[in-house]
Amino acid sequence: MNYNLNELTSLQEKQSTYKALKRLIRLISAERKNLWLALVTILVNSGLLLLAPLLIGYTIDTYIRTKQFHGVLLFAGILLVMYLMAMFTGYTQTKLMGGVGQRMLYTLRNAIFNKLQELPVSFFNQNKAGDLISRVNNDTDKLNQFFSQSLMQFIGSIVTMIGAGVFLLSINLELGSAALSPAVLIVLFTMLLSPWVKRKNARNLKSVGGLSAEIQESLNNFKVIIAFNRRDYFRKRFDEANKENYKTAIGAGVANNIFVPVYGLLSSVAQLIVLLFGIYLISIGNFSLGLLVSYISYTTNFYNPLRQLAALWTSFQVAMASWDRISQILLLESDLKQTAGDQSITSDALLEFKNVHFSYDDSKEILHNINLRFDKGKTYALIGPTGGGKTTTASLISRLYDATKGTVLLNGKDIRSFSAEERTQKIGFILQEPFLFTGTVKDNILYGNSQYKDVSDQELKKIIEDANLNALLAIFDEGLNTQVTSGSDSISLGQKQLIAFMRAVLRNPELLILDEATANIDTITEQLLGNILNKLSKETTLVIIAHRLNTIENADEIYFVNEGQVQKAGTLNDALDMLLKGKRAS
Ligand SMILES: Nc1ncnc2c1ncn2[C@@H]1O[C@H](COP(=O)(O)OP(=O)(O)OP(=O)(O)O)[C@@H](O)[C@H]1O
Repeated sequence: MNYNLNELTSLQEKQSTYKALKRLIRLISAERKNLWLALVTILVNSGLLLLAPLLIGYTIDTYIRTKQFHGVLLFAGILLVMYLMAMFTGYTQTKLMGGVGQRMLYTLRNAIFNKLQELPVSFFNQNKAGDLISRVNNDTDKLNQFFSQSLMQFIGSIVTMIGAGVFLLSINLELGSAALSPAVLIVLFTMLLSPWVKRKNARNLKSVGGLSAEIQESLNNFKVIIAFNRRDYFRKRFDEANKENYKTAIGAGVANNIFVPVYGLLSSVAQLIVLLFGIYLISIGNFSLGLLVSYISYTTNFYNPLRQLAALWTSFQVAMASWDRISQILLLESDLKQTAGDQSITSDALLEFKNVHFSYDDSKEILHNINLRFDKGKTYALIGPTGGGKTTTASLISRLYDATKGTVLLNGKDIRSFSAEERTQKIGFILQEPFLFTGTVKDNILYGNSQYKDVSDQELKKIIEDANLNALLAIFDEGLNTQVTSGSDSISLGQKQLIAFMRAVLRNPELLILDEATANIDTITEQLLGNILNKLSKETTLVIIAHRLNTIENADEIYFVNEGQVQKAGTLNDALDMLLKGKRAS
């Protein structure tokens, strides 16, 4: 399945804003109460601002022209109260929407992170971590900015604009139509340019993702960069990503800023039309001075929000481009869900491959029509040249991937019919490069082990003793409390493998896969691991992947994995022969 988000971007680019908006509204439905409250405050705010020009016009025509100054003072007071109320409603709206934005940011980040946890390994193979981080951090924040700062302003501006438009048309239809005519041009201009602006912003967000992927890659690999003195190479790559980001940011900036001056120009043209036409109407006795003042104010009330809308429209376009990038993750479905699987096939083995084919990306088949079986309590070895397909076979055993064709059976049933909890309880996997979390050795060996979730240090020591893991724990200076830092070199690779080993053994799985699990461990400790494995429950099946043949001396059966084939190798000597015969992966 194609999980490459950047390829999906181009496929989904044409998805309509309407559909995206519908999904976004569904997301914020939990905030309905606050949104309604904010809407009411913004409507009151707009209403107050709309009423003001009418009162000013009325004051001029009724009190100023007749020199009744007490009336002028009274209306000035009323206007002051109205402006204060407008300030209060404006503030309340900002506060409410700030909260909505932050809560949405929180919910969205959680939703994306949870979705990332559900997605299969192939998703992470096809996407760079830096780009994903940028989607979780940067894109969600763009959406938050729109919600907390722009949405209600957006609605307020539209309401003020519509209100001003209604006043303009209802007071004098001819003058009103003349005042609104430049707005038609603005609407046309916006409709024509919006898709282009959204595209420019999407490109910019993509390049921000690319930049953070680049930074992440070089920070992760700084040791190799220094060891090979390839700083210049990474500097060049970073420079290219940075340049791309700069270019797309300039492009997005140009696109985003094109609306404001055009709107400004057309708004000034509208004022001029009102002034000239209004004076003409006054000169022929069809209009009053007070009304003209109100009119000019309403024209400002119509075009100012329109100008604001131009800026807000940009923020909306950026938010929609971000939302597209976020939705791409949220809409993805794992292709490794629990399903009924193929119920027509059964098996009496602990684990069996029946006519299994597998390829990572449809281009090259890595495993070709594989049939193999692992029985309860036996030890199996997978050997073969580098790149032969051993880890891939193990990945299919633990369902990190599904077979492209054929069936993998666990406990006699299609492996796809097990829940992830059941499956991981039954199958333990020690990876070539074990991953540890920041915390103590105890945190790491109990990771994902619901059986010993609330166990005390004392109880855990006893459990470790019973599992014969004491000697391994003794290798760590501070035992269970030794600090481990994820991704750092505070402990050696061999020590990491020991922790992963203890983690896997304590889960007491029915099938334990060791993928080069002793490659970085000294011979004495390796013997210790061998003894621990021998003392594992007689029910436990072991699958050992190893390059060092001495580690598989005690295997009941040896499989030779190469060039898409898995063959029984017979004895250790036969296996050695197969390796020496130069059966290398092409
Ligand atoms: N995530 C992946 N995407 C695409 N191809 C992959 C992926 N992982 C492995 N391969 C390819 O699959 C083939 C088998 O790789 P695999 O890791 O299974 O070999 P291996 O026998 O375990 O090698 P080693 O002894 O080096 O660990 C190789 O050609 C490799 O390039």
